[in-house]
Order: sequence, then structure tokens, then C-alpha cells
Amino acid sequence: MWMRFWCWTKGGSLNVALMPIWSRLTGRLRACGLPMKRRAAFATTHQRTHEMIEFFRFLWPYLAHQQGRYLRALVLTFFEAVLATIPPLSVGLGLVILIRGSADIRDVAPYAAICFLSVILRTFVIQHAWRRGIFAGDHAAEALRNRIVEHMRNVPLGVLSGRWSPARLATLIVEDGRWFNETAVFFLIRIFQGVVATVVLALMAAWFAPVALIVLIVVTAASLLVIRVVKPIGKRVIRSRNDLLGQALLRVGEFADGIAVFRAYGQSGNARKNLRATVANLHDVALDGAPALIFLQQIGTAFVSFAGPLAVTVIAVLQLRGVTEFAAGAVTPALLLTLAAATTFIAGILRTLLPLELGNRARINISEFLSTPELPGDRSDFGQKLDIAFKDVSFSYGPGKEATISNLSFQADPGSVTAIVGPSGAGKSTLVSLLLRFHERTGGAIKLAGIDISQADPAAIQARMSLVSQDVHLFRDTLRTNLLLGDPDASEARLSEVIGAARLTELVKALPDGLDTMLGDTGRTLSGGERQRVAIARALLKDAPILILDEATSALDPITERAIQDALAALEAGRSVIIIAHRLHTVVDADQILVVDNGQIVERGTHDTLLENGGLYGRLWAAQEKATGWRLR
Ligand SMILES: Nc1ncnc2c1ncn2[C@@H]1O[C@H](COP(=O)(O)OP(=O)(O)OP(=O)(O)O)[C@@H](O)[C@H]1O
Repeated sequence: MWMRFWCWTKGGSLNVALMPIWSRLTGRLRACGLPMKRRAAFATTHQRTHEMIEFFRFLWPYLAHQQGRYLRALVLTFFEAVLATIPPLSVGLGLVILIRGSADIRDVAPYAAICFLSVILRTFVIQHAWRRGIFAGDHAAEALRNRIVEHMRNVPLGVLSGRWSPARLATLIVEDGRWFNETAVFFLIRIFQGVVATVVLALMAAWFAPVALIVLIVVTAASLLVIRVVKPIGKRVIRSRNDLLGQALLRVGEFADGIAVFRAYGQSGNARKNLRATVANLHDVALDGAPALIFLQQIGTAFVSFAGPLAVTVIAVLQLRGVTEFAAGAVTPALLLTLAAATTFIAGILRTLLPLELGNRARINISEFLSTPELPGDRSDFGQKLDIAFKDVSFSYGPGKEATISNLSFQADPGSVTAIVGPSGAGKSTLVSLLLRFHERTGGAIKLAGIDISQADPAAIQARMSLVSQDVHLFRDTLRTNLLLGDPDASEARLSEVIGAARLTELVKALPDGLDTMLGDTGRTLSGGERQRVAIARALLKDAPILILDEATSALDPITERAIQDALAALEAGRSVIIIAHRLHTVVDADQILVVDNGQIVERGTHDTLLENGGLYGRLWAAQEKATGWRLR
């Protein structure tokens, strides 16, 4: 019999029979723009296995101390899968006994008892397996999300303003993190369960009738073939869905943040239109993609449903032709039950393949982000004297972009005050962001206490610096939490002290819940000047040896600014200070003033020497003096 079957396939009859169907299918899909390789269909299993192994390898370290629990979940799943094969087998064998003519209930009763026992035991085992799997998977997802956040802390800021925008990262953490979790828990375990159960059931079917095994292999291969065809569509839909989701998040964020601007310019209609267009795109992708995916996936799983009838037909043909001779009548019900159970499990596996694609895409996206290089360096052995030295430093915001800083050198001694002034866009903020290692210089060297900062741990550098910038970010949390960012362990007394120094006492009194008032969109919104004072209080709390003030008092009224200047003067004592300021009267006492234009220091000196020089500083000073005399007519 086997020889005949072999000759039939070898002689090409099978190919001849399947070729027109295959050509039609591939022809239609090619017409839809899908790349098709005839033989490639048979690589599906290999590729899927490879993807699952890759996913597993990626998952494994994040399971950390939950690895044992996850493995126990897999072992329990293995037993659960074996238990799942017992009901069809025991019912089938009971039926065989009945069909063969046994009238004694005692012959059948053990099979019924085994069937019930296995069902009860399976329910028990499955619960334990899932509980362990879900716990371990959740743990891995949490560890992965923390790793992403940690990586965000350690990559140059340029990475986060480029391809990995905040919206893209939100999608990565929320959406991709979710699919990573689902794949780790549900799909991998379900596939493992399906494979084990299918193998056991297929062996049982082969025991009833060896030809059934061939039939199962053929229908499964046909299903995999179809799934292979579906895969590019699935990939395309999933990729555009991910991209659009990122865009939608970005637009929603922009719309929410900029609603006041849109309204002020009477453009809220346009902004809403943009937002709607993005949401509509998302909807279109779902609508276009979903029916195709469901239809093609159903075709894939439908093939395996033919296993039972096909096996019976083949057995019948073989019997009728006299190729085989066995008690088909007695065996067929058991065979059918076993095949039905096997096909249910195969269909279950096939149904997880497309969602598995989402998990796989999530893995690729997350790996891509995690592979962006972190800022190198681990030195933190700075001494007490934190002198700052820039030597021929150059920097540009991207390859091929014009240099924002070129060959810039200066030295700031410990305890001195260095002011950086210059026209808007000259590169002043960029300069301090290089010192903080928010970006990596492209040329020259920046040294802190004699150590090249490119060899230093960015966190160690940032721990030694307090930054108060013109853009103050407050978190949607209480005022207390926002202040304690400066020093999470600060005592109440210290907190009151800096609140007083930053002229925040009146504000705290006026807030409904004082320091515990929620800030942000769910709570109280602060004015620009109030925000700036909160940032100053944070810096006072941090008490770092280097203070960087980037237009720190620009949003304050003159009276508050004077008061804050006094507080800052007290803070400046004994520290190195770098002040970026447009209001030149705030820097007249600086030890050195660097005048920056076009990314270069064009003048340096004290206020008096610079005025004497009559250069750019002199012109800026004169322009400001004149501006103070201006008034609107
Ligand atoms: N993240 C960024 N990516 C690309 N270009 C940037 C980025 N940040 C700043 N720039 C550009 O670099 C140049 C210098 O900007 P920077 O903010 O350092 O100037 P500045 O002197 O501090 O200006 P201002 O006084 O107006 O704050 C500007 O042309 C600005 O557009």
C-alpha cells in the first residue's frame, strides 16, 4: 500500500492534481501584490518555530526569578495536554467495545470512569498551569516595561526626539508590552499545549489506522501553506496598525496640549479634522485588514476539519480496493473521535499564529529600541573640586546637519559664576545640554573635575548638577511629589525652608490641599511664574554642587525676580554656577561672561571689560537699556 502511495506522489500525480489550485491561489494573491514563492510555503513551520524560539529567548531573561514558575506552567500544560487526549481515546475505545458486540456494562464502565476522571483532573491542572503562566508572564512584562523606561533614561535625548518620539514610546510600552505579555502567557502556552495534544492524538490515530497519520500531515501542511500565504497580509496590516496607532497617539497628545492655541487662532476645526483623519485611517486599516485576516485564517483552519472525513474516505477506498483489511467498522468511530480532537487542537494552534505575529512584531519593535546605544561611561570618581572645561567642542543635532556648536572652549573654576549670553538660537541651551550629557558632543572634549564626561556615568554627572530651565515640566501629581523630585528624602522642615526661599509660601497656603494639591489636568494648573518657582525650589532641595540656570527667572515679575535672585544668590555661594540669561542685568556680577553667537564664543570677560570692548555684548546691553525706556503709545 505504502509503495503504491509513494509511486503516486513520486510520479507527480499529487502535484498534477494540486497544481491548478495552487497556481490559481498564488496567481490571485500575486495580483494583490503579494510576493509568492512556490516552495516557500513549506518553510512556514520552520519559520514559525524559529520565531517562537526567538520570542522565547527574548522572554527568558525578563522572567528572571519567575523562570521556574514559567517552566512549571509549561510542565503542567504538558500534563494538561496529555489529559486532554484521554476523553476521545477512552470514549473511542469504549465505542469499539460496544460495536464489537459486548453487552456487558462492566466492559465499558472503566473507559467512562477514566474519561470523567481525566476531565476533572484536567480542569484542576489547567487552573494551576494558567495561574503560574499568567503570574510569570505579567512579571516578565513588568520587567520589560521597566527596562524600556530605564533605557529611555540612558539613551541620548536626541534618540527620543527623533524616531522614538514620546508617542512611539507610549505605543511601545502600552501596546507592544501588552502583546509581549499575551504572547508569553497565552499563545506560547496554548501552542505548546496544542502541539503536545496533537502529537499524542496523531500517534493514537496512527495506532487505529496508520493512513490517518498521513491524512493529518497532509491537511496540516495544506493549512500551513494557506497561513503562509496570509502572513504578508497579516504583517502589512499589523505594521500599518502599529504606525497609525503611534500617529494617533501623537495627534491626540498634540490636540490636547495645543487646544488653547488652536482655539486662539480659530483653528480647532482643522486640528479636529486632522485628528479625525488619523482615527479614520486607523479604522480603515482595521476594516480593510480584519475581514481578509479572518477569512484567510478560517480557510487555513477549515482545511484541518477535512482530516476526519478524508481519513475515512481513504480507509474506505483502501478497503474497497483490497489494499488493507481491518475491522474498519469497529475502528472508525474511535478514529473519528481522535481525529476530531486532533483537528480541534491543530485549528487552535493555527488560530494563534496571526496573533503570534503581533507578539513577534512587539518583540522586534522593543528589541529595536533596546538596541539603540546607551550613553557609554561608568566613571563616577569625581573629586570635590568640580571644575568644568570645554576644549574645542563641536556638536550638531544630526549627521549631515550644520554644526550648532563649533570649536568652543572655556573653563569654569569651582565656585565661580559663568554667564552665557547671546542672541536667540546661538546655541546657549545646547551647550549646557552637552555638559549634562543629554546629547553627545561630536568633537573636542568636555571635562568635569579632569574626567572626560564621555567616560563618566551620565547619572553620576546629573547627580552633581541642578538644572532650572525655562521649560518647567510638572508631573500630574501633588505639589509635594513634584518638589521632592529634588530630594525624595527631604524632611518637612527642609521642605518648608525651600518653599520660603522660592517664594512659594503664599501659593501653598492658597491651594485647597496645600502641598498635597494635585497639579496638572486633573488638578490645579500653575501660572508660568509659579511653575518656575517650583523648579527653583526643586533645585534648592537637590543642593547639587553645580547649579545651571537656563533663563530660570524669565517668567517672574520684577519684584518676585528680585526676591528669587536673593534666594539664588544664597544658593550660589560655594557652588559653580552657569547662568544663561537674556536679561543682562541678572549677570553683571558674574565672574566671567561668555558671549555666544552662531555656536562660538565671540567675546569673553567681565561685564565691565565687555562693555569697554564695545562688541556684541555692548550692543546687546545698549539695546536692552533702550528697551526698558520703551512704552506702547
Ligand atoms: N533637539 C533639537 N534638534 C534639532 N535642532 C535643535 C534642537 N534643539 C535646538 N536646536 C537648534 O539648535 C540651535 C541652538 O538652539 P539653542 O536652544 O541651543 O539656542 P539658544 O541660544 O539657547 O536659544 P534661546 O536663547 O532662544 O533659548 C537652534 O537653531 C535650534 O533650532
